[in-house]
Amino acid sequence: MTTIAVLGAGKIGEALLGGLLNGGRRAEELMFTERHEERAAELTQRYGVPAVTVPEAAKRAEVLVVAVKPQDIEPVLDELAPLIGPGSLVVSLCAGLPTALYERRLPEGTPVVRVMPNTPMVVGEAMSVISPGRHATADQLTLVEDLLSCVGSVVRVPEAQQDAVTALSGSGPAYFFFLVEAMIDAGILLGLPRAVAEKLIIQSAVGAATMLSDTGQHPVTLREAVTSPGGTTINAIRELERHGVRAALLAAIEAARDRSVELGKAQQDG
Ligand SMILES: NC(=O)C1=CN([C@@H]2O[C@H](COP(=O)(O)OP(=O)(O)OC[C@H]3O[C@@H](n4cnc5c(N)ncnc54)[C@H](OP(=O)(O)O)[C@@H]3O)[C@@H](O)[C@H]2O)C=CC1
Ligand SMILES: O=C(O)[C@@H]1CCC=N1
Repeated sequence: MTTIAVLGAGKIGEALLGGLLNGGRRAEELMFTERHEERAAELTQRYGVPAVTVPEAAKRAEVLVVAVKPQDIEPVLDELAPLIGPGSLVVSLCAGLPTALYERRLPEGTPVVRVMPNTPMVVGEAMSVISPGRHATADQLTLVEDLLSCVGSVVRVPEAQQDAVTALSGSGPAYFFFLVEAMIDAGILLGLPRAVAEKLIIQSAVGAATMLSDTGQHPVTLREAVTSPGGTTINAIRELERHGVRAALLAAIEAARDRSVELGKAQQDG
C-alpha cells in the first residue's frame, strides 16, 4: 500500500482521485487537500476519500501529488518545506514548474517527478508525460508510471521537453474541443438541428481518433482516403489551407509552449 495525497482537488486533482480509485487503489490509501469546506465534503462523499490539511498530508503520505495552479505553488511549498519527510516523493502536475524549483525550496535530496497529464484522465484516457528530477530514483519513476497507468498512457521524456509537451498534449484536448465546437457551428450554419450536428461531429471525432490509434496508419494516409479526386473534401481542405489553419496551429502551440516557460520563470524569479 502506497499512501497518496492529492494537494489541490480541482479539475485534474479530482480526475486523478477518481482514476486511481477506478484503477484499483483503495480509498484508505488516498487523501486530498481542498481549501473550501463544502467542496471537500462533496468530494469525500463522492469518493470516500478523506480531506486533510497540507501539513497532515506532508506527515502521512508517501506520495504528494501537487495539483494546484502554478500561481498558487508558493504557499504550498511554504507549508510542505518544514514537514516533508525524507521518504516522501513529490509529484508535480503543474504546468511550467521545473523540478529545480521544488528541489530548491524543499529539504535537500527530496525526490521530485514532473508530470504533464491531460483531462481525458476523467475517462481513463489521459496522456501523462513524466520526467525525473535530480533526486528521483528509477524505482520512484516506475511508481509514478504505475500510478498514472491507471488513468491512461504514460511516456517518459527529458525534463527539457516538458514545456513543449505541455503545449501539445497538456493543452491538446482543448484544441480538439475547439475544433468540434466550430464544426458543430458549421452544421448549424448549414441548417442542421443542433442535436444532429453534435451527434455527427462527436461520432466522427471518436471514429477518427479510433482509426488513428487502432490502424497505426499515418494521418496523411487516413486523410487522403477521405479526399476523393474532384470530390467534396478537397474543396474544404483548400479553404482550410487558404485560411492558414495549419500555420495557426503551429503558432498557437508555440504560444502555449512560451506561456509554459513563462509560468516556470515567474515562480522561479518570484
Ligand atoms: N486542467 C488541465 O487541463 C490541466 C491542468 N494541469 C495542471 O494541474 C494543476 C491544476 O489545474 P486545474 O485542476 O485545472 O486547476 P483547478 O483550479 O481546477 O484546481 C486547483 C485546485 O487547487 C486548489 N488549491 C489552490 N491552492 C491550494 C492550497 N494551498 N491548498 C489546497 N488546495 C489548493 C484550488 O482551490 P480553489 O478553488 O480554492 O482555488 C483548486 O481546487 C495546474 O498546475 C495545471 O497547470 C496539468 C495538465 C492539464
Ligand atoms: O492551461 C493550462 O495552463 C493547463 C496546463 C495544460 C492544460 N491546462
